[in-house]
Amino acid sequence: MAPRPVESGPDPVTDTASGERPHRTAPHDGAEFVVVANRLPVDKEVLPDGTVNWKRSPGGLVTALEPILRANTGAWVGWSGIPDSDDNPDIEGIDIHAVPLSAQEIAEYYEGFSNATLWPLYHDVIVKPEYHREWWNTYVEVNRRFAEAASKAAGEGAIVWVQDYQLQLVPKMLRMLRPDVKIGFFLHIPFPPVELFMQMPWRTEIVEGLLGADLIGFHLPGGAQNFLYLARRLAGQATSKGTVGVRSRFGVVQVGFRTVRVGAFPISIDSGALAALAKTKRIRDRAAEIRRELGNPKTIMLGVDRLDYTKGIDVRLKAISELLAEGRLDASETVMLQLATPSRERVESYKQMRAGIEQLVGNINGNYATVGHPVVQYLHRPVPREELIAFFVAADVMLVTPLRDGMNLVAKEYVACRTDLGGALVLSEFTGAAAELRSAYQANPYDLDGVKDAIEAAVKQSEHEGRRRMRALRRQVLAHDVDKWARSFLGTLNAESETELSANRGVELVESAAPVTELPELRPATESAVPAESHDTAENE
Ligand SMILES: Nc1ncnc2c1ncn2[C@@H]1O[C@H](COP(=O)(O)OP(=O)(O)O)[C@@H](O)[C@H]1O
Ligand SMILES: O=P(O)(O)OC[C@H]1O[C@H](O[C@H]2O[C@H](CO)[C@@H](O)[C@H](O)[C@H]2O)[C@H](O)[C@@H](O)[C@@H]1O
Repeated sequence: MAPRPVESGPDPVTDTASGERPHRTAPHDGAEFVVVANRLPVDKEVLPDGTVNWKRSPGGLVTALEPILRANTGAWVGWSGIPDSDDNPDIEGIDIHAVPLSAQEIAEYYEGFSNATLWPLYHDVIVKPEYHREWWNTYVEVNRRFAEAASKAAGEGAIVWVQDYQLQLVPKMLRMLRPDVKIGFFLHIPFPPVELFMQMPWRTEIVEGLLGADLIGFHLPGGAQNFLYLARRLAGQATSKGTVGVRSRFGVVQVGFRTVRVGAFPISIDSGALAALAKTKRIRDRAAEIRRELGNPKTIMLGVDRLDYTKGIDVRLKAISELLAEGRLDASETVMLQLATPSRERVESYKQMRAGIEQLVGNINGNYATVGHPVVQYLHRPVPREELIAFFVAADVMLVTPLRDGMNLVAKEYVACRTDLGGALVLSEFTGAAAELRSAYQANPYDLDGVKDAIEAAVKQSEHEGRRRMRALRRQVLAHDVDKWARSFLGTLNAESETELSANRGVELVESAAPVTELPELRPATESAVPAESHDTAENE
């Protein structure tokens, strides 16, 4: 594909649909707090008989944000998951504003630019990102639509919290439409190393789009550092030079007279509510019943994921297969249960990955199952929330093995549910959660022997060791819940002055050289000052 020429003429990102800059008139009516996310918290489903059903949307973003919005009362701007629908479902405590997308926009903005360009680029190019100018144009157009919907939903001086990689241009667009609102942006996936981000043909527009926010949040300090570097090199802005902490020591980008803060806010779950549910007799009875239904094996291993190539489902299946072959796991005593929510099923790389995983499941069962006793049980569908909690309570070993993951809430959910201090967590080093869940059995997912050792150690741990580890994990997950995440982000967004952010007093800015339009001079990879998102621990506050 030919390189994109340096822009001239109208700015494709900030010019409004009419091509004119908006004029402010009367104060705006609307919500004081607005969440803007690609998805609404519920997905619309039209059944064969024409009746409409709303079901929980997939993924951790909705898991995390739904309780926050219910507790705060506000508006949610998002897409319903199907083409051409502007229905606003009734959800108690949330004022829904659906943004309709056409079938072509879904193909180019959601499946294309969001999930076949940005998603693989930001996840270490596990599959090759595709760069298509038509997808980019549609991404710009749909981001404009979301910005306009957010502008309509927000009351005068509202707080607008824009979510994730699908909407990185919205902060700048919204600022042009509504200079009165306060804008936060949170990225739920990893922010990539500089060397990878530089592949993006529209890298400067994306950095500038994000700089429309007052606060930009990442899960980990490393992502924030990478972004600060790019703001300096690509957008030519002066930035702070100190290291970013966890919920502290925020970075600063000076954009004209505006100060944009940049920070690390590891997301979490409603741990207390989950723990309370997991303790109920209803859930414990169901967990015991699940164990019976699985044939009372000595060890139940569990995987719970969207069916995504980043999640390393193949990694854990290969590890199990080799452990069985080497006699380090006994097929007659072991059941592996893999729950996989269908995801992005029309994207080619997802189709290929699904076929590969189903083949691995078939191979393991072909080699090691006996009649009526499959070793791997695989459910390609979402399961109801309470049933999922019962699975967590029943599982002896939880396998979370992504090749890269922004956070991974499943790991935290498992820990929250183990009020009995039972169970063991095997966790990839390349999840955001690994920075906090230090007492898990951690492994490098690219090192199959390391993964096998971690699984074997988890299966064979003593009760004492298991309780020690689980106690430490639970301390972390219960102390840092989703409410703390939202409060730390929104508190920082609301802090009016540097003095309110005492950790930042005396921040020193590094002036940028002129913005780069060509590839900047990067340090050799071996001594790159800007690594992939670093695994700074959550304890360094
Ligand atoms: N098969 C499933 N059935 C029900 N819920 C699921 C299933 N798979 C994943 N989930 C839920 O979806 C969320 C996934 O969040 P997370 O682990 O952060 O990854 P992602 O957002 O990338 O899918 C969790 O709340 C998890 O419980
Ligand atoms: O909306 P989909 O395309 O069906 O995808 C579901 C969500 O997947 C991603 O979730 C991320 O957010 C989690 C919470 O912060 C985090 O734990 C996880 O590591 C991320 O992968 C995506 O970022 C969301 O936008 C999607 O809605």
